[in-house]
Amino acid sequence: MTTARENAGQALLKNKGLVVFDLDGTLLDTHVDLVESLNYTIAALDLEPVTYDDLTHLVGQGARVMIERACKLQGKPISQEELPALVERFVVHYSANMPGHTEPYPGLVAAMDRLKASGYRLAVCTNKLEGLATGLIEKLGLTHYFDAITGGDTFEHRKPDARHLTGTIERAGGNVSRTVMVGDSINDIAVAKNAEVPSIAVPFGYSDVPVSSLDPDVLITHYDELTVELVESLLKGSAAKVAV
Ligand SMILES: O=C(O)COP(=O)(O)O
Ligand SMILES: [Mg+2]
Repeated sequence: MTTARENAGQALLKNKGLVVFDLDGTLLDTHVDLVESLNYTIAALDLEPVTYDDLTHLVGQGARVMIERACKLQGKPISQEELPALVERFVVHYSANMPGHTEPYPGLVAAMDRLKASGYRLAVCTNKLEGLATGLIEKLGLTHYFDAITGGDTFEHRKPDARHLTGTIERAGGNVSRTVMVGDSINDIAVAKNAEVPSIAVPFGYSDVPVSSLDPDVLITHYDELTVELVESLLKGSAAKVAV
């Protein structure tokens, strides 16, 4: 028989806090598949392929904006009426190829294992379409790690609007005052600031500016640095501010 006190202790251990991850460029290295599907999409308009370097300027606001920006970049801005068919072309191609070359960044799975083992919940807050995010995470066998996965089309508002992050926290059964956000680009650091949540930046994703210039609370260069101690120190407000 467990006592009420032990039960309360168990419950606390299972919900010590929440770590929310961005997806593209943070959890998963998706660049090969994003570039392939984007180039397949714009080839329908006879546009030249974009490069990986271009991608850092194109991603961040979901497929619709990515396609719009790519067309503009390749010299053929498109109208709002033309967009839905192109988004559909992208989604069909990307879905059919999942998981493609996409894989978790080095050390991520071990970091998620240690956070979960010490009672943290995990969630995903991405501007990718929710269906693509859940499908991709499922194909990689990672769904069981997350208490919530929300996309750019889940709510009426998306990153950097605080409501995307606070909605994700609510779905994951977390608490804004016990949440840390991990991301690779301006939307992630901005959404964390807007929701008043500490942020951790990673430099290996798709930012068109150095992530340190976005003023995250902490910058890590490898998931080996994402320790329980780091998350706890951020939640206590005692992590050393990153030197910019
Ligand atoms: O797909 C995008 O444009 C952005 O996705 P992210 O929010 O996971 O970085
Ligand atoms: Mg990202």
